[in-house]
Amino acid sequence: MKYVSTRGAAPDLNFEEAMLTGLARDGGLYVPESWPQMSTDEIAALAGLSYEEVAFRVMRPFIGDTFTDAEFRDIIARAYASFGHAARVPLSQLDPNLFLMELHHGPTLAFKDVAMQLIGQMFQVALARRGQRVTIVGATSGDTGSAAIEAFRGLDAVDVFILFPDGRVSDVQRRQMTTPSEANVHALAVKGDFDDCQARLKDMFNDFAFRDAVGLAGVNSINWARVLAQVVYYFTAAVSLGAPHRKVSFTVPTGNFGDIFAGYVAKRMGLPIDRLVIATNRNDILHRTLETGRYQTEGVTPSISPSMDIQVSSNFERLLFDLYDREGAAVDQLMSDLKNGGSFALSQGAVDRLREEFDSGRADEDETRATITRVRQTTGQIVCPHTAVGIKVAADRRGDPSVPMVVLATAHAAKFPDAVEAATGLRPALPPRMADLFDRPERVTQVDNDLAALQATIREGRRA
Ligand SMILES: Cc1ncc(COP(=O)(O)O)c(C=O)c1O
Ligand SMILES: N[C@@H](CCOP(=O)(O)O)C(=O)O
Repeated sequence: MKYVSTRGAAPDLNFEEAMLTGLARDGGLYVPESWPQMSTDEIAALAGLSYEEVAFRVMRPFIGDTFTDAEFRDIIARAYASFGHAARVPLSQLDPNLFLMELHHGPTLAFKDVAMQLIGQMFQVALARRGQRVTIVGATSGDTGSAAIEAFRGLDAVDVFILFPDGRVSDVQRRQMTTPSEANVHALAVKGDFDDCQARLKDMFNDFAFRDAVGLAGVNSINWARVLAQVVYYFTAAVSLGAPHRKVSFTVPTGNFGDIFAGYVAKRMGLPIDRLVIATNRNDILHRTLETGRYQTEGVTPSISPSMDIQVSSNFERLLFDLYDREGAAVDQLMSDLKNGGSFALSQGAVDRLREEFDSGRADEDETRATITRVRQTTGQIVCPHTAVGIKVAADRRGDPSVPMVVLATAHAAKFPDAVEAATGLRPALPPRMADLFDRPERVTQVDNDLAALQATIREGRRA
């Protein structure tokens, strides 16, 4: 399997190279040169298998000869051993045909663990084989950062620097990033929003001298391996609800477009997905794009679902590549319009295809709070604000009521206790292993939203 850049001007890579490279050198994102197919029989055969075995079968065609089968099975087993549920990603039921996919049973209580725990294991094997060290720099609106730190803390071959928007993540998220004491972990509080953090990260990748000098690697969803790991749970959920003999729909709380793009990949591989619904909070650029055909940034507004406070949705570029028949030059032009003018217009053909593949909706702050309250009253479940955005939009965009709708429950309510308490009167508790999170000392470096200042902090903080 070869990987190609969405902007068409970077060298093709194999899986291992794409994973360790992160952003392509032409500024694009790596995608497989074609979508591997799973037949109806192969999908039917996934029923009853462990999460780990489904993960192996779904991801195997993408990794080429990077790992032997035995190595890859071992990597998968180690990755999910830390999950607090035997099913790893179980489903629960909200009403007869509405389900939650519980993605928060990993070590940091958000869906990011599903991919990050796997990537941590894959990096360790690949770096040891190459005798290589890397500097991982990540941008986070709260969850990617804590998951990355958890996956890479204490490793000799890796230094980790996480850029988060100062004052715009929950206290639990911040403390998950600032309390690990390992010398290879650095939490950087940036004066700006998530889009600023992600833009500076991309600037670092585009500064080849810096990139090569520090051995820069990325574990945001710009890294294809992140998206790949997230494809798996669309298969486990759909098969447990009757696929491939029955269609299933998904509603996905969306920010950087990585998680829902993974659903799109599952559909391209042959999984019978009926509707893929984009659910946004008040930062609703993706919903507006579906409505108007114009991708128009407006600045990020803080919300009670802070992990989705994003306007520049990185992985939308991967979708554009398909919508424009894999013409890298066309994607390059749109991305240059976005960088220079803050917006781009989709062609009519691209809008039509976008609307064929996706549906969308938004939930404002009151609707999100009201959904948390209602779900608690009607089902007894306590959901996080991001999940509540998904549930609200799923109710608006239900479609055929006989098709099961799965909402991705992307984080545990205890990561956002203030918002949940305001809506339910109940303060969700952290699991016992994190009970002392608020007693642990914090270690954080404040940095301006400035490329040179960030690069200097990273150069100084790296171990040689
Ligand atoms: C809890 C939570 N829900 C939803 C999202 C949105 O996911 P994505 O960025 O893959 O669209 C994120 C982060 O982005 C998140 O942390
Ligand atoms: N919501 C994310 C934002 C970064 O997204 P990623 O999937 O590209 O890593 C976060 O919690 O940091």
